[in-house]
Amino acid sequence: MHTARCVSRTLRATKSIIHRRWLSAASADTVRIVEVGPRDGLQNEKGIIPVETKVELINRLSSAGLRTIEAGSFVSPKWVPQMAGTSEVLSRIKQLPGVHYPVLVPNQKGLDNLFASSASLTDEIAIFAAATDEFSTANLNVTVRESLERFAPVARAARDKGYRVRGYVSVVIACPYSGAVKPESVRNVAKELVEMGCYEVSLGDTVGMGIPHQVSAMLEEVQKDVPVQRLAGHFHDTYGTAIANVFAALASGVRTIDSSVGGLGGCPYSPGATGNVATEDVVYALQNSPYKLEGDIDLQKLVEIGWWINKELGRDNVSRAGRALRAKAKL
Ligand SMILES: CC(C)(COP(=O)([O-])OP(=O)([O-])OC[C@H]1O[C@@H](n2cnc3c(N)ncnc32)[C@H](O)[C@@H]1OP(=O)([O-])[O-])[C@@H](O)C(=O)NCCC(=O)NCCSC(=O)C[C@@](C)(O)CC(=O)[O-]
Repeated sequence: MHTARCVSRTLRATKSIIHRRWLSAASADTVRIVEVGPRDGLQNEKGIIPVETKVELINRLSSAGLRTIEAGSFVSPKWVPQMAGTSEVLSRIKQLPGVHYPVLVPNQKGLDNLFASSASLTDEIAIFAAATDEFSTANLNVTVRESLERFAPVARAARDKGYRVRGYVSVVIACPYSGAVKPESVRNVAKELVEMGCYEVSLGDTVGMGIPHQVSAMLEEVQKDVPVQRLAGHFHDTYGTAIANVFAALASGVRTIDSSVGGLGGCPYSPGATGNVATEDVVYALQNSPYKLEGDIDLQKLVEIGWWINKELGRDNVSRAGRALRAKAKL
């Protein structure tokens, strides 16, 4: 009797350990997607995109199950005209519970504008630095050091009001103005962003020139100062290596990937750069893999959104999965 109780207790304890291990393994392999299409994807478009289109894009993306959707930027409209009207976008989207709608903020003025207009309509801002002075000057009109000095009080003020703050480092592999980028430079900027209170730092291959082994080497260096759980991968697809780079980042332990529906995008300050890795391609590649996608993402809906928004913008849909799945559906 006593032995049976002991065996049963041991079995229960073993099951519980296995369950806990399984849970922690499951969450360790859960991949979060940050949809950047409505911001990174649209900021480079030449024509003016109506607010209604931006609102519909964001609403469709949230209804497809995405939980973090960048909604726009509070930057100078003279620098990036497409992001004017972000305040109106925030006030008109259907805010779903549990979905974050971060916005980019480059300076105190941007934060003041956010607070003055739609402060309660988002709980997250993103500040964005670069690994080279050349890119930083083109993008923000200040050096890297000056940009970090400018971001520190912005991050503090946002956090004091309860906002989550995310950081970006651009040109983590190559800079369109100064060429190859040293991983140490990326590491230093990422470290400072974390010290400012960024809960996560997204590392951007802005030019889309990176190849997997460079991504792995860069991540190895950055991890000397920043735990991998606080890093995200942001890959443009200029040379067709973005999805390979996503998997290199996953193999290094990164579990947050930025992507853009329909492969929208480019960068106004990175001549020739194409869009981000397409969200459909990332979701397709991760479904039925050992990784688990956060939330309940509907790939078919994403494919339809990719086709819809590219048609609205008069662009070709560059998502490979989007094209293939649509062709298959038409058979
Ligand atoms: C930072 C500035 C403003 C400096 O630009 P500046 O010209 O040095 O600014 P300033 O402080 O001298 O002000 C000039 C004018 O802009 C106004 N101004 C000043 N700030 C703001 C503001 N926040 N919102 C609205 N207006 C603003 C300010 O009031 C003034 O107006 P004026 O007196 O001439 O009428 C400018 O460089 C800028 O807006 N840059 C943003 C560029 C940008 O959005 N780039 C794309 C996002 S980054 C990216 O895409 C990369 C990423 C994140 O995706 C990752 C990756 O792929 O690498």
